[in-house]
Amino acid sequence: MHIIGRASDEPGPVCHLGNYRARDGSDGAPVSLDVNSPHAAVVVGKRGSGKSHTLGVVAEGLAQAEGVAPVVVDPMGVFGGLEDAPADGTVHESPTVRADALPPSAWPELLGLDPTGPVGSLVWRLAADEDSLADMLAAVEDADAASETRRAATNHLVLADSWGVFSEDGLSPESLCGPTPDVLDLSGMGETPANAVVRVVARGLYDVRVADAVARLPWVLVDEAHAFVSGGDDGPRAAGSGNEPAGVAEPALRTILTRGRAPGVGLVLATQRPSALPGVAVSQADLRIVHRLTAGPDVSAMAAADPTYFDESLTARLPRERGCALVVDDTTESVHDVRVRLRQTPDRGSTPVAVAPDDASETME
Ligand SMILES: Nc1ncnc2c1ncn2[C@@H]1O[C@H](COP(=O)(O)OP(=O)(O)OP(=O)(O)O)[C@@H](O)[C@H]1O
Repeated sequence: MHIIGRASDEPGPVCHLGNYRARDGSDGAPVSLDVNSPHAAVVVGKRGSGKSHTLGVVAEGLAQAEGVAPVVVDPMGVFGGLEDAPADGTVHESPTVRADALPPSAWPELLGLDPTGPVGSLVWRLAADEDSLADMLAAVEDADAASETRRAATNHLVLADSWGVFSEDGLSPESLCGPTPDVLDLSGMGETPANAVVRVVARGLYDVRVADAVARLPWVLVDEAHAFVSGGDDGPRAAGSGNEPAGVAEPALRTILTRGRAPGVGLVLATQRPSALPGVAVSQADLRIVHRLTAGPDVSAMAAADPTYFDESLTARLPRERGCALVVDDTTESVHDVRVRLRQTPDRGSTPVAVAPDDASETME
């Protein structure tokens, strides 16, 4: 079996991805992804092209691989099927995190406050001094600030409290480093609190590996990644790309993307809008799994990272069928046409249809 992402015949765990796809559309030899080393991967494609399915396949593969700890960020609540065998995962519905695990500097941004303004700097100071949101709220009263500033800070902290994501017994990174997938179901919360959870979890997993506190290599799989890592001013981006403000989660995901390899943290970002990701996300990814793409800026965002070993253009090789992908692998400097395998666990994100098609991988337009 060919292993994408692995330089030689090294042993080690793999994730069965699917089969090679011949030019005539027939299936070829089985193909897997290396999960022995941490990788940074992006999975992109237009709506309904199979990104979430592929993320689920990777999560199942990681669940069955030795020495890794998969954590799935699930903003749409579609990965609940990973609780079933053989993945045997755990779904955390509306997970919580500790308020003091979010860096004080992130609090003003989380609450939409100017960190240099009076309210933003008061919130920053409270976050630095206190251990919990309840303590921050209690401490506002005695803070050395004008009463309007204290009142505004209280209102913002009450808003944060209403999200219900901060709790003293929030998820610990160590508890997410077991062998089976942990699915963070964020579908019940807004984008801002979801970003807070992802920031804390992603940074926590990175930090426990840097501190050598866990043996397994965590892999963070993020669906709808443009909600968490977007914008950013890191050089030229594809023409027409949006310049969305980055989410609060962005610095933690960027840290894993650019520095996760050394401590051993893998990252898979799935999005239908690669042009909304910062350029660094595509350029730093050593694996790019490209499903059907049609929008000009999204194709350009991927083509901008076309490696020199790719002697055709990405645009010419883009797959047209659902569930098929072009996999660009920087480790072995190779490009592969793959049909992603069927899921082993229930796919709760599958598109409802009135009449089931005979062949799931029909051509998409
Ligand atoms: N490799 C595959 N084999 C069989 N069915 C697949 C495959 N990939 C995707 N599908 C099916 O195609 C449909 C769309 O897939 P999926 O939800 O993964 O797309 P998506 O790109 O994530 O869409 P969205 O952007 O809307 O989230 C689902 O019903 C899924 O089960």
